[in-house]
Amino acid sequence: MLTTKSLSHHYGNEKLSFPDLNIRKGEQWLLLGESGSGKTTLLHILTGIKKPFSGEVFIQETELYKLSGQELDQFRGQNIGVVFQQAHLIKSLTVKENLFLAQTFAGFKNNEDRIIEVLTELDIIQKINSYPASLSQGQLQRASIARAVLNKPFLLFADEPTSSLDNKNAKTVVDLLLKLSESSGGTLVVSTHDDRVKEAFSKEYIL
Ligand SMILES: Nc1ncnc2c1ncn2[C@@H]1O[C@H](COP(=O)(O)OP(=O)(O)OP(=O)(O)O)[C@@H](O)[C@H]1O
Repeated sequence: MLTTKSLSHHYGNEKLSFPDLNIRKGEQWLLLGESGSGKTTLLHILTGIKKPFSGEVFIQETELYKLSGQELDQFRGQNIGVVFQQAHLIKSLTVKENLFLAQTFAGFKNNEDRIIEVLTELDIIQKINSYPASLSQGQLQRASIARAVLNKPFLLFADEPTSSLDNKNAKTVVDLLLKLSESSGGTLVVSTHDDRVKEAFSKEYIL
């Protein structure tokens, strides 16, 4: 359901080539590689954020970079969830307003019940009307996960989701990502060099 063909990207003279990927529905993968090997670049290519220099990305029957800009934005909003290394919430909006925005960007109507459901599941419902600056690091990470899973994407990506977390929060976040992707029958791809994460996954893609 997620396949790539001959992907490459380059920054100036530095060329990155990526082995082909073939990820099936419901699988949970780790994306491993040393610092600078291209994990973030690949994740950005797979999530529609960065057009590769060459090669193709297919998600089910859709060839991602054949979509127009607007189609791609909507496809991403509806089908792909991304948890970034640092939570990219808009500072001037509350948690709830940030989540409304994620629904709007995806072309969905605002659905407060769904927001309450997700924040309750992630145990940050008490922060629904708070601004990002008043959340702890762990709570911010969970708010960022809430935004990523809000629209029930069938593909969930996380880029170094545990790098700024202590052991307890790192385990909570990994367990949550696995549980959320399992419960929706979706597919999970996590980029990391964090040893605490590795044992929870059986499939690895090494750059
Ligand atoms: N915007 C950019 N401009 C120039 N070079 C870049 C840019 N982004 C990444 N690179 C280079 O591309 C290579 C891959 O970077 P990338 O961030 O994808 O690696 P990574 O495996 O995610 O690294 P890390 O684990 O340290 O986050 C690195 O050598 C990096 O310096």
